[in-house]
Amino acid sequence: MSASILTLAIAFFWRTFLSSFYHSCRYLVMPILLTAVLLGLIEHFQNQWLNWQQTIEQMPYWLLGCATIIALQFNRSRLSYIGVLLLSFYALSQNSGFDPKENELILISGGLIIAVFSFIKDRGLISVHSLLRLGVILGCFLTAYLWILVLSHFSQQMLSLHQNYLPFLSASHFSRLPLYPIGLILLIKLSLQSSLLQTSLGVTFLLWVLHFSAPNWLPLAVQLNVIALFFLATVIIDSYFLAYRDELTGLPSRRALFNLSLSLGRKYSVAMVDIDHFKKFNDTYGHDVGDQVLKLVAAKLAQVTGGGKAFRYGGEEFTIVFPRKEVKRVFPHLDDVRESVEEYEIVLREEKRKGKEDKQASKKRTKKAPAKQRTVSVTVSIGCAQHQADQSFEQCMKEADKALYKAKERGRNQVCS
Ligand SMILES: Nc1nc2c(ncn2[C@@H]2O[C@H](COP(=O)(O)OP(=O)(O)OP(=O)(O)O)[C@@H](O)[C@H]2O)c(=O)[nH]1
Repeated sequence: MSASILTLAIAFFWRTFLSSFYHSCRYLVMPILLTAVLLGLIEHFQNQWLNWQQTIEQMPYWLLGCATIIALQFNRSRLSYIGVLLLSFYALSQNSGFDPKENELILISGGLIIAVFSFIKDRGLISVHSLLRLGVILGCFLTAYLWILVLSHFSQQMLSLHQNYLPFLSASHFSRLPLYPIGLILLIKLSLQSSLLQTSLGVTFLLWVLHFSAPNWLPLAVQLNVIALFFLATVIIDSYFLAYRDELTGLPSRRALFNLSLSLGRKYSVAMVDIDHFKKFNDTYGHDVGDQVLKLVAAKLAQVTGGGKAFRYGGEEFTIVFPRKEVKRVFPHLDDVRESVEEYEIVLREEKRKGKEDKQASKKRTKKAPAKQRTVSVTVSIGCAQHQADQSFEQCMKEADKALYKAKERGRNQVCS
């Protein structure tokens, strides 16, 4: 009893905390750490690269220009807008200096634009939404302008507010006050919804503020080059995931499977996995619950041991490839994964939807639980085959498919070869 409570507690901890921690590590902490290391290295080797100063000063035009165009091609219009704004700022600051008051206006409006852009969606450039985005940019400038105006009109009141409540802020930087809540909101947004795109907006915000707060730290050109590289990496990695990952389950897609098949040697085994009676499941609980179940089954399959790699083949079918393994060696691993799916009690997030299936059959699937927290479970049938000499990958998959039908005919919830 206590062991099963402990197992449940560990599973809950793993699912809720560790998996979101892993997600944030991948999309938030790691990219930020890599950027910090890159900046640290650049600063450390400053003496070496100073010889190429002229080239470095020209690079933002090329790098940011390329990042802006490529981001647009891949429908990452927010990065394009920010790229254009940064390029304009760079061109202006290279050719003419800004006075301190203009600096404050640019700093605050820039920070505001980056923050607002992290809350809106990417849309095509030539659409009605572009007008909205231009309106957002103008609105941010106007808000920053009004803030500076209010500060200068009520300078006495602001001074006493500053002295009484915010003495840690230097008097000349008091106008930067709005950047604190903006930064905090961005940070919360980033940790709740981490994605590479959000992280690149966060890094841009940070470097933007750093440029104004510590102007002697690193030249603007270097910071813009780092931002441009971040934008490029975001667009390339995001497109890779779009092409090779299944959106619903997060598993590698069929395209990734056939890509892997090109690098497999002569010895490997392939397993085809199919959720049993999934059509009935969909009819009973609805397509949305079906999607939830697909995700959870995919998560279980991704944990397959024995060096197997899981893919979503399509619909409710999955493929697991075991490079360099004979079928008799993969059998126990497949049976373990089948068992883990069978034992997994899936908590439904929504109210059960009555469908075509009769009450008897739904009773069979739904275990006793409080009305609002029903748990269901599904089973999977698995067919596996070992690659034979002179056989193509597709032929090997067909053999695994035949084994899968054998498993279905024999009563489902089993592994056959
Ligand atoms: N919710 C959801 N359902 C899907 C998805 N892709 C395919 N399906 C459903 O999966 C079901 C597949 O049903 P069938 O191929 O008839 O087989 P089955 O009901 O699983 O029965 P057996 O394979 O014989 O055990 C269909 O009802 C599809 O609509 C998806 O992405 N989400």
